Amino acid sequence: MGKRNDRRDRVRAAVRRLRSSVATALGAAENEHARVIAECAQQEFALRIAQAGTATAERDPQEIGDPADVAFQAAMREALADRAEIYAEWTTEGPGQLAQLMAEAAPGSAGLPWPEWLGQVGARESAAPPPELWRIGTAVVPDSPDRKPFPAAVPLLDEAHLRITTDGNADSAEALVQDLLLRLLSHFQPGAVRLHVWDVAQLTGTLPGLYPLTRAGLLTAHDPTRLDEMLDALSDHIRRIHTSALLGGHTSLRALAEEKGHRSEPWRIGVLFGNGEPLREEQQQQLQRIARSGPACGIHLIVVDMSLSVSSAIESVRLIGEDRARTSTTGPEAVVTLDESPSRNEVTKACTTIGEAFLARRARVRTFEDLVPEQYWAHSSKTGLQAPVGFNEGEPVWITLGDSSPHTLIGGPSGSGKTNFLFGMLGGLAARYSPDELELYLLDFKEGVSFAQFTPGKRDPSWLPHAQLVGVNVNTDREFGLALLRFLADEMRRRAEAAKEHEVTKLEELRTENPGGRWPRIVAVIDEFQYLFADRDNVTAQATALLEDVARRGRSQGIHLVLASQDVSGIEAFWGKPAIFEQFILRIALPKARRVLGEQNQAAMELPRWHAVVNHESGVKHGNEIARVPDATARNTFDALQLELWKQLDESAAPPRLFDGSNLPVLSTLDDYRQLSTSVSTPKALLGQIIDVDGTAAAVRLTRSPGRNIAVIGSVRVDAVSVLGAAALSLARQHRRGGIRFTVASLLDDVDDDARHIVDQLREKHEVELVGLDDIEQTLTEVAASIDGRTGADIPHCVLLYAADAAQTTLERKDPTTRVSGVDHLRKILKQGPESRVHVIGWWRSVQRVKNTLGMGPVDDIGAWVAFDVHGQELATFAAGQIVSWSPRARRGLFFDRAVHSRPEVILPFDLGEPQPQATEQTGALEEAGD
Ligand SMILES: Nc1ncnc2c1ncn2[C@@H]1O[C@H](COP(=O)(O)OP(=O)(O)OP(=O)(O)O)[C@@H](O)[C@H]1O
Repeated sequence: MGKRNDRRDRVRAAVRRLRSSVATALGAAENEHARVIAECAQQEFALRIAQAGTATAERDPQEIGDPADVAFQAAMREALADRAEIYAEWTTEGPGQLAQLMAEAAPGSAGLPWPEWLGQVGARESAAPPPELWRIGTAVVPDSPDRKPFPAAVPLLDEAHLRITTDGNADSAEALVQDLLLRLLSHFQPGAVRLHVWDVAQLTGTLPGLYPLTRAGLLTAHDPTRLDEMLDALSDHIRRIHTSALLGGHTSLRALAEEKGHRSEPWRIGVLFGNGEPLREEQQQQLQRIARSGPACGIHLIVVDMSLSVSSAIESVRLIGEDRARTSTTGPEAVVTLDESPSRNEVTKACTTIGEAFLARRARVRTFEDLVPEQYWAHSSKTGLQAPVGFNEGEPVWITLGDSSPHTLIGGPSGSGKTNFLFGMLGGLAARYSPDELELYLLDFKEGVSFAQFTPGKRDPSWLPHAQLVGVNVNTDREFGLALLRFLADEMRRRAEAAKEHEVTKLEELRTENPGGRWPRIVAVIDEFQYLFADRDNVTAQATALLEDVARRGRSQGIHLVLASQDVSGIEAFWGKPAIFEQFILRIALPKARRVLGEQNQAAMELPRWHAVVNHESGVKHGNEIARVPDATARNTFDALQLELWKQLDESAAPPRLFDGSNLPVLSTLDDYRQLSTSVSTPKALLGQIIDVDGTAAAVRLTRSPGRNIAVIGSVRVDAVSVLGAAALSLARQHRRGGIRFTVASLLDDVDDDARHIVDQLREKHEVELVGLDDIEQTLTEVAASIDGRTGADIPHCVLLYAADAAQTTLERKDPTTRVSGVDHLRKILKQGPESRVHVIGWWRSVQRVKNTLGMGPVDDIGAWVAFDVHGQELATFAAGQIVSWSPRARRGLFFDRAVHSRPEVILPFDLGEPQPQATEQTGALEEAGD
């Protein structure tokens, strides 16, 4: 029994255990089931929360589930935690960072609340880069855990257009536009921002607070029926800016302003209020075109309820009611609450102030000082040169010299202010570009010395640092103009070659390739340049050819011509050669200037005094810009600027070379004379100065070969003795003490002083024999005799004959025993002397008299000559038979050296100083070189 009971108990226990296990298993399954169900519910809620958005679920939990439901509560907790984690970085840093960025990107009226600036007139120059952002309101991201507000702004000037769409409530849009425009208008100096407003629905009444700007011309309200007018006006501005300010190759006004430090055009904002209806096809297309090319020209659009879609940047603001908006800058998540607007009264007052300030600014008298920037020499001439030359309604009018407008033609009758205009223009350029960026070559064919001011004078030691060469009183020395053109042509070639070496073609590219090189732009100014083409002669022909070359090819090598004239109509070189004229794209017409502008363009005829038409389009009417030109020649204008600029130079800077046609070059100060030294094997006789850009001396090398004698031909004593003196002094300077012998024959009473003056100086270092008419025959006999016995080791012997022909009769007498005359001796010296280092430098008073001396044979024994008052045709024999076209003129000689010249050239005799007072100084110069 006991056993059975025991077994039963064990069975029961086992069953109990089984039951308990089953119950446990069942309980666990139930629990698991409940857990899964709860989790499912939570996930269901999470899904719904995600679908509705955490913020909505937080706001309206009952829309998603039972707020008391633990699963919902859990799902909500998780969603909030996730959101907090996602936003963590933004929440801690985002709004602060944005506020900081805004302060930088939207300074002053661009970002500050209006009470801080409204009513004040902006002071910023338009040359400074505009603010990147313009504030419109305060944004929040409603879905963020901690809805910290941050400033909302839009880009505009030089950045983007703006498209606003309304919810049907036009008032908010108008307020938004008005507030934005006020920010723009108040930021810059009045005039820097101009408004064009069109409203499809209203004739007046749009933006009423801004209306005071209309009187000042800062706002133009366009009739609802005349949208075309506004679109045309904006298109015209774009076209004009492309053909004027952007001529220099810049892609935008902004790029130009960054490089040049000035902005010649205001920003123009076209504001268009539409009604959601599409525009006419052609209007829409024109609007799109403006939107496309406007920003480069400072033209931006703000369109309200109108479609606008172009590739250029457009920001959008979508108004969503209650002064709230979503914007493309802040993104769809943020809601912007627009800033509160100032009262109408405050807006009107502020706009009145701006308008009046603009009118006052326009009316103020602009002076030369306004042409000059605050900071000197801050600009680069790489892409071109720009400077203001006058003012239009108080705003500067600029000229551009660059690849697209390389050369300038300035016209105006006498007294109309051409010279003054040039001074203003040069002042503006010289102050902007350093001498390493700009070099000036200045030539004045007018009588008078206005350009002499650019060189150091007795009263004013300053000079214009950019000036390399200044030519004044050159109206009879047309060759000087030729020399300048020749120099420019050579420089042009030099630059072209350098460019080629760097495998480029233009100066601008060369400067990029060779940044260390010095490649300034060159501006060559020729006032009254018509003198250059005054006669139908060789000079005119050469000048025309050179001018054509420089005008055509100078543009790419940074060489710019500025030609001014009283009357260009008579200049055949221009009218007969359109290829030249067409290169002068920039035309400046002063009052009553004829033919400088296009035939149909009569603007110059109506110009008031001291005004100019500036035209960058070859004189075509629509290129006219009228400028009032300030006085640049009165005291304390250009002269004061020159002094300031001059002070910037260091001590090593050299003044420009002055060519003054009314003065003769002084031998003792001439570089070519000063640099003569005793180290040369073949000395050269300096005879005068060539008319060239460097002021080179006309020199004849006295080699040991036949014909190396020099004749001075002509009756003018001062000129002849100058040549003889200069030749002797320069030879003396190239020999050691006693290294050359001189025989000086003074054969006319009139030249005694001159000869003695030279002899005194020569005797400082050398052996000199001075003879007169009585001794000449004997002297020549001895010199002729000496030739036979001379060897190569003998020192050179120079025979100076002052008025050789005056001794002709004396010399013609034959020696009764030998039947040889003095003339025979002289001929022998001329023929055989040079090989033995005996050279004759003589003055004959006419061509015939030289021939008398030389006899019937050829004239080869005179290898070089200088003729003064002798007509060209008489000189043919001495110039290898070629026709010499030369009309004698005072103080100018014609120089020909058979050994080097193909045709004669004009020279100026030297100023050797007065015979008595200057003697010591001259001597000093000679001593210094020889010993
Ligand atoms: N913008 C100006 N404002 C005031 N005075 C001026 C202005 N332009 C020129 N003048 C004055 O008018 C006079 C003539 O000017 P300027 O010498 O420049 O004329 P021009 O056309 O070069 O004449 P010309 O060929 O006869 O020399 C000068 O006395 C000059 O000071």
